Amino acid sequence: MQVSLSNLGKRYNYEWIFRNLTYTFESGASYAILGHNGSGKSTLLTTIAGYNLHSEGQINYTLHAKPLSVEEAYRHLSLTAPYLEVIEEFTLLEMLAFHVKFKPLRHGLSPLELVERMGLQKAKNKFVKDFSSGMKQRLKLGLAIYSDTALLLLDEPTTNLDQEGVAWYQEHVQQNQEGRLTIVASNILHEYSFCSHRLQISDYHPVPRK
Ligand SMILES: Nc1ncnc2c1ncn2[C@@H]1O[C@H](COP(=O)(O)OP(=O)(O)OP(=O)(O)O)[C@@H](O)[C@H]1O
Repeated sequence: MQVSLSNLGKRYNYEWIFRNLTYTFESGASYAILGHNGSGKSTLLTTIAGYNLHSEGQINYTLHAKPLSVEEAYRHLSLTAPYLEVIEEFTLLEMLAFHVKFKPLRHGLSPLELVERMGLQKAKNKFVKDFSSGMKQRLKLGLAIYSDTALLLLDEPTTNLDQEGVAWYQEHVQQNQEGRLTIVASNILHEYSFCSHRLQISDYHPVPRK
């Protein structure tokens, strides 16, 4: 998928978070949105996802050379972020069975095969509410990375992961970049080191009036 932003701006109440953002995310490439805490990375990522309305400008989505509306684009994207929740009342296998009804998995993977890829075999019948924070993060990442989507959006992907979890993330996100657009919002190098393009959100901060 290609995502083109033209003169995009977002404000909350009277505060502009970014303005005049013109940028094209090309299909098949990986991008990092960089910036300090509170600079607007999550706001931009959720705006691209269509979860957050922009205040000015335009976002255009294109898939296989055909324009998509934001409602159509939504079906072709997967997003993971610290503020998104998984369904705690399900066991892991129930959660995956529910998820694949809406978003099938890449390479025709079955839920059980995804459990293996996530390294969560021992927890397949455990309730998600009883997962550790790192296990929940691995589940959220596994669902996003392995959904068969053309646009993968990752916000602070290694939150709650230990060193082994970070290595797992790096391996799996890189193995699953082919044929899709990946955008990572982060300020931690190990989360975005594989990204060949970098966008500094502060370049689009409005200049304060003197
Ligand atoms: N719903 C909201 N209403 C008002 N202001 C908001 C809202 N969401 C975010 N903001 C403000 O927008 C700015 C950018 O926040 P955002 O979460 O996008 O930054 P970030 O770069 O992702 O930060 P972090 O690295 O800390 O996650 C902050 O000043 C924040 O307070």
